[in-house]
Amino acid sequence: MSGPLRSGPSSWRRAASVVLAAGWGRPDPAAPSLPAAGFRLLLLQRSQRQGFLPDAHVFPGGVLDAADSSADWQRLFAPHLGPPRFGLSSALPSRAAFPVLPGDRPDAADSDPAALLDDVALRICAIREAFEEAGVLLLRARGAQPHSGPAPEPGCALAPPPDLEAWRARVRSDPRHFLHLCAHLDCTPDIWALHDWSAWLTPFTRPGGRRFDTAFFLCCLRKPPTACPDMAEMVGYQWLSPSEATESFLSKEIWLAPPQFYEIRRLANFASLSDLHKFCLDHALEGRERWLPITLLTADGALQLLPGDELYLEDSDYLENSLSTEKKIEEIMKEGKKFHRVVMHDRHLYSIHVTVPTKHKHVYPKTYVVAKSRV
Ligand SMILES: C[C@H](CCC(=O)SCCNC(=O)CCNC(=O)[C@H](O)C(C)(C)COP(=O)(O)O)[C@H]1CC[C@H]2[C@@H]3[C@H](O)C[C@@H]4C[C@H](O)CC[C@]4(C)[C@H]3C[C@H](O)[C@]12C
Ligand SMILES: Nc1ncnc2c1ncn2[C@@H]1O[C@H](COP(=O)(O)O)[C@@H](OP(=O)(O)O)[C@H]1O
Ligand SMILES: [Mg+2]
Repeated sequence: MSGPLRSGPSSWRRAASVVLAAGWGRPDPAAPSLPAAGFRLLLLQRSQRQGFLPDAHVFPGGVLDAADSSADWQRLFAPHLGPPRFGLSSALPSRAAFPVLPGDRPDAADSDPAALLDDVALRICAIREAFEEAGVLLLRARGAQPHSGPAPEPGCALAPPPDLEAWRARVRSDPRHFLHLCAHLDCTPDIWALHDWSAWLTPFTRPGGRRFDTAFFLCCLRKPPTACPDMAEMVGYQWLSPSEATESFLSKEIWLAPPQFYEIRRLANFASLSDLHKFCLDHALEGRERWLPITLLTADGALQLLPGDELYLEDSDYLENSLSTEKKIEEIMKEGKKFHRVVMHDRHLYSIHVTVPTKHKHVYPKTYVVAKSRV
């Protein structure tokens, strides 16, 4: 296996995504007032014209804008909820985690005392992007009874305003208009409905490649809101259960990048929306782990190694480098036991191998190996 070569540091874009899980299917006839048992996930199709991951299906999300941490939001959250956490659960004890990014900076609020904490601003970013890309409004009426901590039940998105397209154009041209839209609707972003879920760093692929430091939140909704892709960045959408999304990927109807595939397989652990929501509430104080996948290029494909895997190296050289070997995937898999990896046989054939115990009370996907006939 060959090791790292030196290359310059990447510049990282901070971003946020929201995995929307909506109740789906017929409610139980014995208890029709209860929400449907199953759930589907909103996947948006990126335009072919996107510079990064063209045509991929992703969760709504995008890059953090200065407007997302503006102190102006404080007036909208007042008088019930105020800084620093606006009723979000208390801050997590900070964990020494690999890797530290060259661009890692203190919370925006440390340098500008009026700016919102990252925990709040990243949620506003994900909610704004869900509006820009899918027309989904994850908002809460300002007059609603304030609750401290995460939403106790899955909620509903707000019905789109009649002039949705005009507002969307304004917000897309200047993210500061999202605050104006919320004020106009007398709502705040529903930051309490977004649960910490995970965080992914773009693995190194080539020097100068685009890199994201993305927080993933999970939001459970009682029913699917009307989605309306912007037809610019996003040209389509689908609501798919984890098993449907996996099948669509394997049958080449959609393409998923490795983090989205991993998250979809992770969500396949949950049998119902209420199990998933309960898990989010119980997991609330554990926070997000940020992972840097390390790519190991093989003679016949590639592996993405994740923390805990026996080949994973907590070495900052792998921020800017991949590993490579002349061996084939099968040989490498036979040599090891302690796995936390996504194996990529080709563009539409990934498998996941997990034999390590989970950390921080999160759940990992079960090992998922595609039948040999599909290889
Ligand atoms: C596609 C792989 C390239 C690198 C990635 O893993 S992309 C990961 C994307 N995710 C992130 O960056 C972090 C999470 N953030 C998000 O997802 C954000 O929401 C967002 C989408 C970034 C926000 O964007 P925006 O809204 O615009 O702000 C490739 C790496 C390895 C490749 C495989 C390997 O080379 C072996 C085979 C070679 C063969 O020639 C082709 C098939 C391969 C399996 C090949 C396939 C892919 O190219 C890779 C998996
Ligand atoms: N009509 C369009 N077609 C394709 N990409 C578009 C687009 N309008 C905007 N984009 C791109 O979508 C990205 C915005 O993503 P987000 O707000 O989700 O982070 C930007 O990419 P760049 O990062 O290359 O600027 C932007 O250029
Ligand atoms: Mg986006």
